[in-house]
Amino acid sequence: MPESPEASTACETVRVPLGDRAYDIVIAEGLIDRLGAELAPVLKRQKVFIVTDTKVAEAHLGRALAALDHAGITAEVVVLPSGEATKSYGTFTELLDRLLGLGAERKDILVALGGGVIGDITGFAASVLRRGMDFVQVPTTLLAQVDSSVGGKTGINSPFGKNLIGAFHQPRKVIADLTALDTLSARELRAGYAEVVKYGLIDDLPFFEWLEDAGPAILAGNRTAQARAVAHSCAAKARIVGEDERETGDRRALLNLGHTFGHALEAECGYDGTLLHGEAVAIGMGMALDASVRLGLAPEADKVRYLAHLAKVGMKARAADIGRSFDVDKLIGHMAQDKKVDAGKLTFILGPIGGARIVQNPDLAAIRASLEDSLA
Ligand SMILES: NC(=O)c1ccc[n+]([C@@H]2O[C@H](COP(=O)([O-])OP(=O)(O)OC[C@H]3O[C@@H](n4cnc5c(N)ncnc54)[C@H](O)[C@@H]3O)[C@@H](O)[C@H]2O)c1
Ligand SMILES: O=C(O)C(=O)C[C@@H](O)[C@H](O)[C@H](O)COP(=O)(O)O
Ligand SMILES: [Zn+2]
Repeated sequence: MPESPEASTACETVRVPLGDRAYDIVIAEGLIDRLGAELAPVLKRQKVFIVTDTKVAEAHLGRALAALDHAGITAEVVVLPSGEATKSYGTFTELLDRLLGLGAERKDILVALGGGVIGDITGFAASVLRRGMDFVQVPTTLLAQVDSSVGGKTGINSPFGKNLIGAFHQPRKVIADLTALDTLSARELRAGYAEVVKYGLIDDLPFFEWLEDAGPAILAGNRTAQARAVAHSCAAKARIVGEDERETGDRRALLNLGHTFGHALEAECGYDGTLLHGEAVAIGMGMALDASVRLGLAPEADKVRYLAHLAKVGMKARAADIGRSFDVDKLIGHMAQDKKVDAGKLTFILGPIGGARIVQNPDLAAIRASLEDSLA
């Protein structure tokens, strides 16, 4: 088991292999305090446009600005409201106008300083502003460091569903400062942890076994364990994105494990903060394992094992525990908007722990039963 939370970590670099759009993910403590030096290799001019949210601005904007000033880089800043509701049409158009009003030119660069919400909306803005600008991800949540900052999926939500308006637009660099995790709430840290577990469930049983042991340490702030979890997750995501950047093959959809269910729960909650994305994914992965058992694609023991791990790290495993009711037909209605739908047929990521695969058009009775079971 890793040492004390104070232990410092070396800098890790993971490369996302995308030909002439390849980029580095750098992972270390204190990178926000060296932001100018980290950004320098990808800047075309000594100016950046930082997009952040209210909570991140309070905790980390000061040190980011000090580091840029130290490096002689000027910064314009747009601060958006914190929370999932920010990934909306209204905030998106406001962001575009604010950036245009501040004079952002095509050769300027946007810096997304925040969690997945800021990363997704800023990346989408970068993809359309002046027909495409560069952007850099500076992820400040566990979820953003292990998942959303990597791979170039950007976008906003619609009342019809999650991330339904967006673009693939890769960042020029990802700068993950592990010290940012220290100011995250315990709830947000746990939500991000769900996406870490996802990599184990997809195709990495040894990683899941390690998490069964190290999960509590990661959530308790043990830096060595956090560093290993972030670097391992980024390496897994970089590999899959490198193989299937735009989810046109049979690889990237695996990263959607638990999301068909989870996104339906989030959409039904109206992005009001009742259910965080990672919390929805944790419950959705339980539903996927339950459906896999019903369809003969996974042993019951795997579902029991996953639920035991969620209990060990204090995460809710069932939709019934959220504190609000759901209508199964409405959830299935949301699933019909999922981006994996093909000719009207639903697609799910199913299978045993470490053996996920894409299953098109499974028996809907099993899916419905998994939803009903989780809601009972
Ligand atoms: N693009 C992708 O590949 C991808 C992958 C996974 C998730 N996502 C998206 O990411 C979003 C969820 O991201 P998230 O969980 O990071 O949510 P988030 O961006 O809303 O951040 C969570 C909360 O923590 C606060 N916060 C962020 N960093 C902080 C810090 N260091 N200290 C204190 N508070 C901090 C934020 O203000 C917010 O209130 C969802 O919209 C999801 O759809 C995208
Ligand atoms: O990067 C991917 O690919 C993922 O599926 C990662 C997911 O964790 C993430 O939530 C993603 O935004 C979901 O993608 P979507 O295409 O279903 O919106
Ligand atoms: Zn996700």
